Amino acid sequence: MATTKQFYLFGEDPSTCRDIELPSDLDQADQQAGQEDLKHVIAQHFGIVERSGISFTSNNQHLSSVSDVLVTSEPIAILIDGNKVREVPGPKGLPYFGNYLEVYPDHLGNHQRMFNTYGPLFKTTNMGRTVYQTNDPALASIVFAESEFFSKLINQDHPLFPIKNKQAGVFLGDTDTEEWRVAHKFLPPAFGPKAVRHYAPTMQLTVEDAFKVFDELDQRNEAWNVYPYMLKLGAQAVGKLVLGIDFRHFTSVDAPPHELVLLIAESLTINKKISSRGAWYAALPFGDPARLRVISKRVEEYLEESVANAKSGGVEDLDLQEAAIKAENMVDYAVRATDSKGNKLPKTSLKEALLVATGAGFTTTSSLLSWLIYGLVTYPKMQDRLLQELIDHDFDENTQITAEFTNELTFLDHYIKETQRRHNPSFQPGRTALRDLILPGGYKLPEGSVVIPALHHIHNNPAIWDNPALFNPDRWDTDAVKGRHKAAYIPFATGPRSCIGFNFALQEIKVFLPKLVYRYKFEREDVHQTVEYDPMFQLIRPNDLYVRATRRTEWPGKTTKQQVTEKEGCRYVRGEHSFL
Ligand code: HEM
Repeated sequence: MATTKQFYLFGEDPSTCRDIELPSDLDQADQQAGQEDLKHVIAQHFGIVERSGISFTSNNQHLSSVSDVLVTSEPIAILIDGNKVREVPGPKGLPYFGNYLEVYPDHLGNHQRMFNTYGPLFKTTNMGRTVYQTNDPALASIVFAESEFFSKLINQDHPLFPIKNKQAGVFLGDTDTEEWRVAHKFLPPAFGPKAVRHYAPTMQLTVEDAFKVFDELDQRNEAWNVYPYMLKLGAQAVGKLVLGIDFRHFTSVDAPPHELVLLIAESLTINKKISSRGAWYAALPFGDPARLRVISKRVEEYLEESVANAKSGGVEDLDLQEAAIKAENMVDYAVRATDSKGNKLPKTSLKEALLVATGAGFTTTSSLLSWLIYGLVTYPKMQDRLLQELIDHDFDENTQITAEFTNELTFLDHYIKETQRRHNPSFQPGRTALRDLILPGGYKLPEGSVVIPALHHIHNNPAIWDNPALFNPDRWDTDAVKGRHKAAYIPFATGPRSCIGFNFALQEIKVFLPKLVYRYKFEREDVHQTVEYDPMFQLIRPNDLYVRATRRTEWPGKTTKQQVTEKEGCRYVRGEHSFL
């Protein structure tokens, strides 16, 4: 016969206890299985995400077995990880503004101070918009998992709310939609490692085409602002390979970014502003919200044009995998790719999804390229080590870069990883609680709460990373880093809604950076000037980083056997080698 017991969350008043019917065969099963079943029932009732953290107490007595629970007639308190449940902490804030003035403008620095004060999960409200931030990889994994507890559901509190677009399916749409399922079936094959490999020659031509502009700036002895040029470079590649459009960004030193690029960048700036100010601002019939609507319309027109004019590698329909490796670009892919039932990506989704992939593609890669150049001119020896690795792999200006070649470049890989750890462009992917729930640590979250795994703060969490402020690519060779939590480094997020373009991004960078480093020596124009990130942009990008890129006329020789031996010796002495 089923028994009913009263349970409540430890930390709440016992009067909140609920009658819960327990399965009749609980104590007949073996202890372990009975415990599991009991915790399962309780977790379901109270929305407890990790049932392994549940334990029970009544009248100050720990109830260690199912039989203890069954014989208790008093209300039973549920502990989470041995503790009380609790509200998520956070700064109190001012009326109306909430925590806005404590968060902005330096949201990275201020959020770090809040992690120091409140621990791994805290809550802020900015002008009526409440979000929760975490720097804990274990919580981030839960939040990103797309489960009964969390999903990408872009509600009013979500950072992407002002540019939410259901039709896009990916990035700007909720997970639980037909649009996401369709886009997510068709797009990923075009971004898989094999598919992306066949774009390497176009990526190489793109950066080589930009040389004439950087050469001219060198001849003029001029320093240049890195982000605007990297925006043009990143967008040039994505324009060609995603939309099949040549943005003509390197026809001259002053060639302006294509209007589509400017519109997308502007929409991200406006979005950050609107989302940091809350729902009242988004509802204004004039100003930024009105401008956002004008931008969307104009962008739509461009997209229609690009689909109509897409360069095609052929006319026949192809299955998804074949289309991915034969297509000239992603518009061509999306028009021809056909699933096993003969379905294609619907026209409405096609335009929006490709537009979003374009925006997601160039805004991120241009910021990352800028930070990679920042690293060259800021962190000692990086440029020399990258160049030396190229020389040691027989790289020269005629090398055709392939994925096989870049796979051999270990230092390049570690340099990129360390740059994404310290300066990742994306920082605030949000997921929404689908029900009232309790997280590990006993944190209570109401349904609809938007939790942001704060990528920058996870990547710089001193509990995970040894000396996180130190830029050290060699840490990627250590056992400590190899054995870290799987969500301790997630520059592209993780889970079903993570980045589908990461192969594309990494390959592009592994083509661009060697080409640039081999041809130019980069130097900071003013070593004393502080470079700041732009706090009012949807991504982390550097403002006012000016560099001189001087064409190289000499290169170092290959590392000799003796130098290799000496280097290995030093690594033994420093204790970096895995034998020690
Ligand atoms: C450094 C480069 C990049 C970084 C750091 C990055 C990062 C991310 C992150 C963190 C997400 C999750 C967003 C969220 O949860 O709200 C994401 C999603 C996405 N990214 Fe990237 N990304 C990069 C490059 C690219 C490129 C090159 C493309 C395409 C050309 C791309 C296309 C996408 C798309 C379509 C999604 C949405 C996937 C979905 O909604 O299911 N990304 N990216």
